[in-house]
Amino acid sequence: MSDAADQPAEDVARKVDEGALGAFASGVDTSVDYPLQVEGLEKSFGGITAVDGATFEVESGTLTGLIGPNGAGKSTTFNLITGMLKPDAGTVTFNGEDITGEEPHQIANRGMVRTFQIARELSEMTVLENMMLAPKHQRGEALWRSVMPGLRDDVREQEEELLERVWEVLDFFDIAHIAEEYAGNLSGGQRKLLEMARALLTDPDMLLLDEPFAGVNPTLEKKLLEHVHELREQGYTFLLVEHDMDLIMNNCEHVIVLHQGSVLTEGTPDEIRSNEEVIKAYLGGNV
Ligand SMILES: Nc1ncnc2c1ncn2[C@@H]1O[C@H](COP(=O)(O)OP(=O)(O)OP(=O)(O)O)[C@@H](O)[C@H]1O
Repeated sequence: MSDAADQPAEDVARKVDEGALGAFASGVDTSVDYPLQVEGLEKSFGGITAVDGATFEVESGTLTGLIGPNGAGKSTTFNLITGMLKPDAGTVTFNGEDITGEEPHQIANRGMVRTFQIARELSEMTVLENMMLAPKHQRGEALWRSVMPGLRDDVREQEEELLERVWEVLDFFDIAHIAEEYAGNLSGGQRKLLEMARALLTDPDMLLLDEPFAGVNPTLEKKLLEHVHELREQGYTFLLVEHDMDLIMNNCEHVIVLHQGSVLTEGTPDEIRSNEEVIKAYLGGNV
């Protein structure tokens, strides 16, 4: 179980500098205590209210779980946070700035990304090619760098840096040895590793993971979790939607429970496990 939340911010920041991912991890911004703040978020589809005043914060450097029964509004909340959907009301604040209604690429540029399933057309490309395509919107990238003729060296330098980083991330996720493999030939777990590797290439501070362990065998699940914990120790912040309750309870230091589109309660796994309201919301399911 994590203890990062209890550490002073300087300690977390120091870990970032010493991180296994070297220079590229040094971009993690650990200066904000609560990088993600969601306030009164609302979204309806016709007559169905999917998100109904959801309000919560995610603490820096934590692995926070977002749980709730089927239809509670978890996916819609993720979509509202990451700009895939526009809210009817409410605000999303990231690193102290209002990002409500911004486009997904703008939000990714700010350092918040979600993992995506590898699209079918990308299955016909190799792992390496998938990685090279990933960071379409590099943070800090200035357009003039790529269009001014006198600055071609800069572009080449950027490409070299990208390739170096690609190998660094592939190494980190132990998938460098399958760099030339077609993504379509990967196992479910290897695909999940690639999805996370692609997300990490965009140099985020915060990752939103939607069911990252679905269809992953126990060995790779363990490996994937180790990577997540390692990154969290380096200062990355995670918000995780996952149906496997044991996995949430054993790995998250903070759990937020959504029910009928709003936050029913939140707390440590132990607090959530013994909460009567949560048990009721799950209609007697095992929590
Ligand atoms: N595009 C849409 N059009 C109409 N209704 C939608 C749409 N997206 C979500 N809903 C409805 O909004 C509610 C919340 O759905 P959402 O997928 O966000 O819940 P969830 O907690 O992620 O569910 P699950 O755990 O089953 O994935 C559900 O009643 C769902 O049917």
